[in-house]
Amino acid sequence: MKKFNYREVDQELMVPEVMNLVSTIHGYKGKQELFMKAKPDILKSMLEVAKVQSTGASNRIEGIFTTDKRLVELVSEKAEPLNRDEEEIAGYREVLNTIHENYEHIILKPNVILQLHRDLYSFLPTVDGGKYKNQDNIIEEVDGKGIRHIRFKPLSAFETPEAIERLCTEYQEAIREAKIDPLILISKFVFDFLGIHPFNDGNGRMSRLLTLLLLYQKGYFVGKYISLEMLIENSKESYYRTLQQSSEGWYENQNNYFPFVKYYLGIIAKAYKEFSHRVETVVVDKMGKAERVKELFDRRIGKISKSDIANIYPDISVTTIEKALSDLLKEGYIKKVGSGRATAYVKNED
Ligand SMILES: Nc1ncnc2c1ncn2[C@@H]1O[C@H](COP(=O)(O)OP(=O)(O)OP(=O)(O)O)[C@@H](O)[C@H]1O
Repeated sequence: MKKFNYREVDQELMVPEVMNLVSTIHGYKGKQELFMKAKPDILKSMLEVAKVQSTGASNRIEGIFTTDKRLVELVSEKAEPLNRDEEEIAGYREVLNTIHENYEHIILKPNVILQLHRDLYSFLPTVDGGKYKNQDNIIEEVDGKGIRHIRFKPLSAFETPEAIERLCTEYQEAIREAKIDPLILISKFVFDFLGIHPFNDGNGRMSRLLTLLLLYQKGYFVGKYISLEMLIENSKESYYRTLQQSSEGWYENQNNYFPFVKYYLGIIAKAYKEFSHRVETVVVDKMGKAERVKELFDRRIGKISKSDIANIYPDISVTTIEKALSDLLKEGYIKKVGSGRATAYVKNED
């Protein structure tokens, strides 16, 4: 029987490549508060753009298309869907909005997953959303010549309801135990969800929507402002390759989560990097001069001299920089290194 073991450490994941990504993302999460203090109008526009990009990308990955103009209109609810693809797109928008607005109140359990799937198909009268698959399915790839190849054979329809139940319980218990980092648990959950492939249709999109839900629930909000789905679309080859690598031996509980977990964490880290890049200048503009000097020590590794600061911030006078440095020294936030012309300062990590 397929097992979901989320409460024991997977040795293949306890490696520097994964640990470094986890700690990079933790670092960004610590700064997230600062990012989110950026001008509300800028964050609002990033959120609107990310919603359009996420909806467009997640559907395009599955071969569902519309024009850029129609996509914007559908996401902003200024147009009604006109065909099947647009109905699928409108459904994605609905679930994405539900997750953005209600993530705190949504409990990960089978009924909730079914409800979200029902909403994904709320614009398609002919599709029975909100029901598990009624026949076994396969994940296929169509090559350049139109020939179909099997990527993966998911769990049978018969085993699906019970497997989803166990997967949700195991994830929740592991989160409660707090022994294993949620970022790892989330990546594993998404992977196993895809292995089960619980629906006749909509599995890929549901996996990406659940990714956002679980990340928001653990305080990782980057997906609201930078589209994770678009980063996945832009690295589709690695996405499919790592899914393939991690799925070998999945039935026999012998699969190696490492390729997919590393890929997924890489996407989250990349999104945070982009987020920090985009809001950094905005945040810095809003801060007082002394705060900007202090923030430099959070952002830069190594020593910083008075003239470095003056070069970075030509609008701050030398007297103000000296005053800020002396206050930071008094607080113990920074330390002085060197003397005379070589005097510089480093963040006090003690
Ligand atoms: N080897 C694999 N192992 C597990 N999952 C995979 C593998 N290869 C691809 N996938 C996942 O399966 C999804 C596509 O599955 P499928 O073609 O069955 O689409 P679907 O269920 O119709 O979902 P949607 O309607 O959202 O496309 C991909 O988006 C990817 O997330």
